[in-house]
Amino acid sequence: MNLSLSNKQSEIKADLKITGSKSESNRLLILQALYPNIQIENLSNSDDTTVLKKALEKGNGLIDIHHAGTAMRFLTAYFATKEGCEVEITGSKRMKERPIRLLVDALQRMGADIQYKDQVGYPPLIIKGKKLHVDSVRLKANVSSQYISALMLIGASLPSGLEIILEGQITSTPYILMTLELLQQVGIKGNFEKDRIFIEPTQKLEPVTIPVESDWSSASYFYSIAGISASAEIRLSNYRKSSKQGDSCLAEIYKHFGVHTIFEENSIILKKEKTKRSLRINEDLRNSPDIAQTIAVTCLALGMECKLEGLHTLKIKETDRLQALKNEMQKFGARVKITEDCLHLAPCDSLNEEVLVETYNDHRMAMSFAPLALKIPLSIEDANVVSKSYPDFWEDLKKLDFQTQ
Ligand SMILES: O=C(O)C1=C[C@@H](OP(=O)(O)O)[C@@H](O)[C@H](O)C1
Ligand SMILES: C=C(OP(=O)(O)O)C(=O)O
Repeated sequence: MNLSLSNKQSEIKADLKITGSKSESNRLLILQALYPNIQIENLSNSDDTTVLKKALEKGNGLIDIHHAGTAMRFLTAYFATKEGCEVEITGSKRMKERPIRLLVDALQRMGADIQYKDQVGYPPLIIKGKKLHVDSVRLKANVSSQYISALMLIGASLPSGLEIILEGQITSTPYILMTLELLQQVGIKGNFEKDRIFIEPTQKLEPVTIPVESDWSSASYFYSIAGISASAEIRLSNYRKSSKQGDSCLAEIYKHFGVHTIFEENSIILKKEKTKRSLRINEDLRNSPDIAQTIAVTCLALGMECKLEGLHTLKIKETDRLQALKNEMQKFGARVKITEDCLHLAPCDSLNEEVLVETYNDHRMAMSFAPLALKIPLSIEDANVVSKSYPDFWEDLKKLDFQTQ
């Protein structure tokens, strides 16, 4: 489904409830499968959470997790330790191109029985669950933090817990800290200092209910809308000032675009008033890769120069996001340069009309370009991709007077 989008409003006012964080939800679902005493509130309604939940319920045979990276990585570790189960975990065409070798190598060194069905290093995987006894493992930390979180999530269920030694520069660190905080919140002890993580063995937990905070990556699109509009007041719930999600750095970053965040009870209010904003932005997003597309498109809309660094993981996400961003921003007339880990957008003072934005099966391509409709009507190809993380996205945009057809 292609969607035409426009919005001529100069003032945006709205009050929305955003679905639960998919990162928090997916971690809690794995923990709940290991420790049934955990109750979860405000679970994400994203496709990625739904497939993970269904996979855990199925527990055997062929499991298709479509595009869900965290589900692929977390379930690999989970099933490897699940004695007696036999699964084949597969996914979309793109999932079969997203590397998993570092995690599989680590699990195999811990004694896991995992085989590649087709290409070595990539899904599908055939896993025969068994008891793992090794209590210390090393792995490279600069490719994806999801491998590390996957090991942390199963760590406490192993007889002696798990020590994880990280090699090289650590990427997406806030996601590792999120895993640790959730473990601690459910009652598992662990620590993370420099390059060493340790998770204590825990056989049983006291009953506990964990409320999932709403998704900050999903909130990013409303930060972009506020930043692009002349005036905005957008209330989003349920959010907290002390968030576990690294993407809450949006509140700081969007000050450059004149957007101020007010934390009020369980909500954030994004306020844009006619203020001076920066002419250029320079950010290292090593710790928050999922908001790179949002920030780049906000800059495109505002004619701002933008240099984003620390983007080396973008090439192995739902698509090669660096190339996809370059291709689609160029259609609007932008001058964009990319390297292995960096994107540079030159200031652009007029935008081409009638652009069809391709989405490359990537939810964040669709959602990050949508706010540009405040400047110029555009179309989004295959708009349903948003359901990977935010199924209600287009319905919520209508509440902000976006015309969608
Ligand atoms: O652990 C998680 O929930 C995630 C970690 C990040 O991946 P990488 O660690 O691969 O950068 C992030 O991009 C992804 O959307 C979710
Ligand atoms: C990269 C993402 O997800 P995953 O790696 O879990 O597929 C994302 O949601 O932007």
